[in-house]
Amino acid sequence: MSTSDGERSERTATPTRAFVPGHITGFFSVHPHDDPRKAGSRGTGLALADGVMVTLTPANETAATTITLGGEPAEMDAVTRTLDTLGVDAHVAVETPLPVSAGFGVSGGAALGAALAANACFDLERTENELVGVAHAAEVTAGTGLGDVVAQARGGVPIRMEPGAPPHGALDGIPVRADRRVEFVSFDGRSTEAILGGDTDGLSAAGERALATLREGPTLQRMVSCSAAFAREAELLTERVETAIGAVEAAGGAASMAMLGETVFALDTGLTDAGYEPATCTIHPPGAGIVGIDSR
Ligand SMILES: Nc1ncnc2c1ncn2[C@@H]1O[C@H](COP(=O)(O)OP(=O)(O)O)[C@@H](O)[C@H]1O
Ligand SMILES: CC(C)(COP(=O)(O)O)[C@@H](O)C(=O)O
Repeated sequence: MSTSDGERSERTATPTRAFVPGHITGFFSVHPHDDPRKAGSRGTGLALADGVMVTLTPANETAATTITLGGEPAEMDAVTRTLDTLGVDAHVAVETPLPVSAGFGVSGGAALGAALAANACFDLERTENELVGVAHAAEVTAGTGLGDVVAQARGGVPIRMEPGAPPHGALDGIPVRADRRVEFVSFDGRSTEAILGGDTDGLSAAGERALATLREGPTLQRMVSCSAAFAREAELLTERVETAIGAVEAAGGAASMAMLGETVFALDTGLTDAGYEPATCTIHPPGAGIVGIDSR
C-alpha cells in the first residue's frame, strides 16, 4: 500500500543522520563516460572510521537547499546536485574530523550521506544502489571525485575493478582486520577538480599498471606499495610528501600519498616510527548508513 500524503509530511518533520566513512584513494585511473553513472575510476583505497556525519533537516516550502560544513555555510556542488536529483530541498549539516580537499573523500561522503538521509527523511523509497548511483553521478558531474562514493558505500579496503555506480561498476576488496591502524599527516589541500580537469592520460596509465600489480597479490601491504609506485610514476608527489614517504620506508614501514591531497598515509605506526606526529585512525569495514534520528 502506498504512503498517503498526510503520513509522508508527518514523517518529514525530523532531522535524519547518516555516517559515511572517509576514503583515502591510493591509486586510480580515470574512465570518462557521457553518462556520469558509467563514468568513474578503477583503483583502490582505505575506508576509515573517521568519516562524514551528515544531518539533514527538511527545508520549509519556500527555502532552497543550504549546506554547512563544521557549522559554517559552505558550497558543495556534489551535495546540491544529489538533492536536486532526488527532488528535495533540505538543510545539510556536514561534520567531519577530516581535513577537506586533502584526499579523504569528504565531498563524496557528504553527497552519499545526504542521499541516504534524504531517502529516510522524505520516504523516497529508493534502494541503496539507486542512492549510491545518484550521489556518484552528482560527485562525477561536480568534478570532485570518481570513485569515493562507491568505495564509501562498501567500506573496508575496496578495489574498484570496473568504473561507475551499480550496476555498471564492479567492486572487490582486500580482507583486513577491523581495527587495523592507519596514520596520516596532511600538509595541505589539493583541488581535485583542477587535477581531474587536466590531462590525466599519464596518471591513468600508471593507475592501470598499479591495479594489474595489485591483482597479482592483493594484500594491504601491496596496496600501499603499489600506491607509492603510482604516486611516483604519476608525478603527483610534492617535496614534503616524498620526504615523508621516504622516511616511513627507511624506518621499515609502508606509506603513500592520499589522492588527491597533500597528505601522507601509513599503515600501523609508520609515520610515528619515522618521527612525525600523525593523526591516527582505523580501517572501517562497514559501509555508509543511517545512524539514527535526532528528534530534538
Ligand atoms: N572550507 C572548504 N575548504 C575546502 N573545500 C570546501 C570548503 N567548503 C566547501 N568546499 C567544497 O568541498 C569540496 C571538496 O572536494 P574535494 O576537493 O574533492 O575534497 P575531498 O578530497 O575532501 O573530497 C569542493 O566541492 C569544495 O568546493
Ligand atoms: C582520487 C579521486 C579522483 C578524488 O578523491 P578526493 O580528492 O578525495 O575527492 C577519487 O574520487 C577516486 O576516484 O579515486
